[in-house]
Amino acid sequence: MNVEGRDTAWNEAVRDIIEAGRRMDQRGWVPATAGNLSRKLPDGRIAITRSGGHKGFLNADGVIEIDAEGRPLIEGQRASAETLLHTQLYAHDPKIGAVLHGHSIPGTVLSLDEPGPSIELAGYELLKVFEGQSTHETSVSVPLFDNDQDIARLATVVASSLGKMPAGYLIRGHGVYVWGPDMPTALARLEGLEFLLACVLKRRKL
Ligand SMILES: CSC[C@@H](O)[C@@H](O)C(=O)COP(=O)(O)O
Ligand SMILES: [Zn+2]
Repeated sequence: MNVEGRDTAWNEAVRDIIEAGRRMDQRGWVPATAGNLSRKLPDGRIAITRSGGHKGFLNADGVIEIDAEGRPLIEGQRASAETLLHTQLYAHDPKIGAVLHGHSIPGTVLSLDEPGPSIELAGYELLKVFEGQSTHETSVSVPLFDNDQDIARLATVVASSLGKMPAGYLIRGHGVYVWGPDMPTALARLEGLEFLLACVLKRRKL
């Protein structure tokens, strides 16, 4: 799905976002209009989903360009309400090339029921999908931040953990944020994290 007048790199980023949105929808991670997706281009441009649409039925018009501070390049366009949570990751680490946010049932339920500041994932083979992990004989901590409708304020809370979150993070009663150097890696990490959260939830119910 090429946008007329846009270059190949832009069209590839849009295609990545549309396909990832479909995948997340197939897995039940973007109900209603939940979730947002972004991709950084090699030249630094950032493509992100518009606010409000269904992320499983995106088309090229559902993806817009923002600057590094999260401002849409075209005035009047409305980028994701959670744009600042994406741009802070790109600003923190230039190696990050894609950011995904979804609202799964395990992520929502676990994060609401867990009173502590994190969810610990230990002993799972699938931990190896996360950056820097090479064995199941380890524990990875997924920070849990309280939800806040003021995204700028939430971003300042998340900021203190940047660089210390190999598996991404959870927002209480809300969902997960996961990222990677490219869209396939970000998707694999999201899939891994969702699988592990589902395992934790299942074990707590036993
Ligand atoms: C359907 S409510 C979900 C929103 O409040 C928000 O959390 C979300 O994930 C999607 O917001 P959006 O502005 O479309 O990127
Ligand atoms: Zn959300």
